[in-house]
Parts: sequence; C-alpha cells; structure tokens
Amino acid sequence: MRLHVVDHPLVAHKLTVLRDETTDSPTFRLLVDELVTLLAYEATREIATEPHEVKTPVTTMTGTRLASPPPLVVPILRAGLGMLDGMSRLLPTAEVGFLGLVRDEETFKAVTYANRLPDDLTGRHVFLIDPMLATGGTLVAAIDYVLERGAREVTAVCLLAAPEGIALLEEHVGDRANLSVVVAAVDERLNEKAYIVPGLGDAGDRLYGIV
Ligand SMILES: O=P(O)(O)OC[C@H]1O[C@H](OP(=O)(O)OP(=O)(O)O)[C@H](O)[C@@H]1O
Ligand SMILES: O=c1cc[nH]c(=O)[nH]1
Ligand SMILES: [Mg+2]
Repeated sequence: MRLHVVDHPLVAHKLTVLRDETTDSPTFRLLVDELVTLLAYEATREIATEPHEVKTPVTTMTGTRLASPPPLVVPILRAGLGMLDGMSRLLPTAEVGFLGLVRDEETFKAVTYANRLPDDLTGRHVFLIDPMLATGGTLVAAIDYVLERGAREVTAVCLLAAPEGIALLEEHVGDRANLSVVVAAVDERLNEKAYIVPGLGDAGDRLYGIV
C-alpha cells in the first residue's frame, strides 16, 4: 500500500478552514469540492495512459490519452458524494458506481445499505472517495466489494485519515491489490467515539445536516 499525504499550502489552508467548527455548510461543501480537485491531481498520477496520434494545425504527433476501460469513481455515501463533482471534473470520462455505507456509532462497524457497482471490474482502476478514514472499517468493506469484482488497481482519496485506519487497510488488503491512499493529512488518533482527533467532526453531517 502506498500512502501519499499531499503537502501543499493551498491544501493546508483549505483543510484548516474545513476543520473550523464555525465554517457553515455551504462553505464546507465548496471547500470539499476544491480540496478533492487538488487531491485528485495527485491521485491520478499513476493512471494508465496510451499513445494517441493527434493532428495539430501544424503537423501530426503522438500524444497521450487515458487508456480504456475508463476508471470507475465510487463515492461512499453520504459524505463521499460531496467529493464526486470535484473528482468528475478532473476525470470526466470516468464512470461512477455507488456504495452506501454507514458506521454503526455503537459498534463502529460499517453497514451496507446501497450497492450499485458494475459486476466486472477486471482491469478497471477504481477510485474510492470518502472524506474520512477513521477506524478504516468502511473503506475495508468498500475495497472488499471492488476486489470481489476483479479490481486490482484501487486508489482511495480521503481528506483526513487516522493512523489506526491506515494500519487496518495495510493489514487487511496486503498484496491483494495495488492500493494507494491519497490524503490531505494524517491526524493524531481516534477518540473514544472513534472520531478523528483533531479532525473536523462528522463530515456527512457538516455537508448535509444531521440525520
Ligand atoms: O473509517 P470508519 O471508522 O469506518 O469511519 C469513516 C466513515 O464514517 C463516515 O461516514 P458515516 O458512517 O458517518 O456515514 P455518512 O457519510 O452517511 O455520514 C465517513 O464518511 C466514512 O464513510
Ligand atoms: O471523525 C470522523 C470519524 C468518522 N466519520 C466522520 O465523519 N468523522
Ligand atoms: Mg456521518
């Protein structure tokens, strides 16, 4: 597993505003959208390409285009939905699958309530997007769904991660996939409610309100 922490002043600035408890929901959504675009730039660095002949107004040349099949972007509902527009802006030809997972706040186990993925993901690069990697239970479940369908190239794009979640991913996935995790920051730890500390609170609630 490769972990990439995006070290950039714009990322650090936007993340700090995101963490601020006084940041309102419209601003929070805008910042998530901006941050995912910056992270997506790094997250797509290893994406497969192929040579492509192009005729410019002057001559022809061999350029580069994204290889097929197109990548699959999978937002993990709810909070991951806040990252979809930013990711799709950078990868407009990507297809989109959906996974609905919610963490039981007593047991911290991820429960699946929606699953809409292509049956066959062989040869597809899958980008899982979710702002928070806390215990790692949600991402582990999402990774298992895409590995079961044949995906081997998996990139998780998260805003914040806890060391506990990163360790679980490493242990659980091992060499079953070529997994990259791209994050804006790795925070200190989890608290007794498995929230990331210092974190930013509940990303889904801050994006979409408390349910
Ligand atoms: O790493 P974990 O300990 O599994 O926790 C992380 C998960 O928790 C949050 O979702 P939540 O369950 O709150 O659902 P929501 O997006 O609907 O708010 C977050 O968006 C991740 O999906
Ligand atoms: O800190 C956390 C942990 C899990 N889910 C969140 O939204 N925030
Ligand atoms: Mg939530």
